[in-house]
Amino acid sequence: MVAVKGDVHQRQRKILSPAFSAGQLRTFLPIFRHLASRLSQKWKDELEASVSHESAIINIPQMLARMTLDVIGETAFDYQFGALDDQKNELARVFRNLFVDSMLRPPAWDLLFKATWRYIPDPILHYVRHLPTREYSRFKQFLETAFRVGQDLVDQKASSTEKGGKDIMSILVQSSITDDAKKRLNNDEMLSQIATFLLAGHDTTANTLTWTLYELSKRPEDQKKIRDEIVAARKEMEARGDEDFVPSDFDSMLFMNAVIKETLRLHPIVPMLFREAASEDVIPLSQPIETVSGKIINQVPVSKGQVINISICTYNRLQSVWGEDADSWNPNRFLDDNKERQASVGVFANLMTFSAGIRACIGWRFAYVPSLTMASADPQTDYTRSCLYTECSRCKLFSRSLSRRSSSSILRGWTSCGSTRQSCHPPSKGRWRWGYSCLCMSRS
Ligand code: HEM
Repeated sequence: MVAVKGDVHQRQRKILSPAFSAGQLRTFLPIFRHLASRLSQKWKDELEASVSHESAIINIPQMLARMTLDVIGETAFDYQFGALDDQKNELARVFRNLFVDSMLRPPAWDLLFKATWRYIPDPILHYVRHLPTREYSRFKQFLETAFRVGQDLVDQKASSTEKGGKDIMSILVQSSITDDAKKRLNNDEMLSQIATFLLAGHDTTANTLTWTLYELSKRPEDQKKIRDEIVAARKEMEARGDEDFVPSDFDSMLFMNAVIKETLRLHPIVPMLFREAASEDVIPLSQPIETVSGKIINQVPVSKGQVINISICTYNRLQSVWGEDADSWNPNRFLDDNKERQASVGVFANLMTFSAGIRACIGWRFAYVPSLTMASADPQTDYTRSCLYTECSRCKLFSRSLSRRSSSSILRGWTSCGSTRQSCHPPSKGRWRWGYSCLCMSRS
């Protein structure tokens, strides 16, 4: 769905939309809560098992990615990947490091190729996965694994007796057997959706959660506010005689909602989008601007086929919209009543993070609700005081993107905070060396 255009996109989106409704999402709340509690318990166990019983080095981004993979497995495909428990899970393995080479400087031929690939016809572009670089072979491996696992999931669902569900897998299987061309997905389309949802549905959310914990790790006073809200909502829940939160409980946690919105604003996981103009058009401007030739214009002319770069992070940090502290993390901005400044954009919270319009993120509710349930799974334990990130001091790659062997061998002996180590780049002569600097502000 992410890659196709026009009528094909419209058909695919229409078929899958029912799986992302608010009503459908509510049925997944127990799964979100269960997996969040499992993760919380795992971290508690790691603390318990540590020498001091109160501090341990935990790879937070990796564990969150495993949890969100399990979430997408159970909710979308009614399948238990068991990634939280299984260190060798093959999907978790292909996802790990998927983008690590994409963040390094590509060779010159690849730069040229990427700059021109929109002019390459689709059938030829299809063979890009066979290009002999680590980046493309990682994607090839991911696609092969996702298609193989996806086919198993489809076969299992097709042979099950339960029919007519509104979850993603049921919808996919129904659409593969219908005779109605408008509601039909062929096998390749169906497996491609599975690969898309596996990727789009877990890594984005895991990274956003990691940023949330990172920001909170620097602010114990904000952690306390969240815990207080959760404890108050629990009291309400118990007074009602309920055993679990209902959606309105999450709505009542105003500060926690603001924290998640603020993280989505400051750290949008998709930082920019590209659009190609289908016809000649103009982009109207909210304020006139002066061009380099000194002309004042109110709109930008766009020619057919022109590619427009939409910078999500620029909009999300515009001072004219968010105020002078737009570059700082401040959840209170979502509690203050300064809405008059904000234009109404995007599908959620006036943010561009999930994009807008007919191609906006179909899974934004999927991303938002697990974040709420994750935070409320265990308000007592102070996980956010642990080290969350390590990054290479030169290329700013996070340890999550590095191979497990390298990261664990460094992490084992790594105790200090705020220190800068070597970079993961090779020195001009000599061997590659991996190095990290700790981004944790709260522990030292
Ligand atoms: C914090 C989490 C997430 C962020 C920031 C995010 C962001 C985005 C953005 C910006 C787009 C628009 C791409 C474009 O316009 O070309 C998009 C599209 C999409 N997202 Fe998400 N997403 C998130 C989570 C999810 C989840 C949980 C799912 C599925 C369960 C999902 C599935 C999709 C799909 C299928 C599309 C393509 C929609 C289309 O082209 O019609 N996303 N996402």
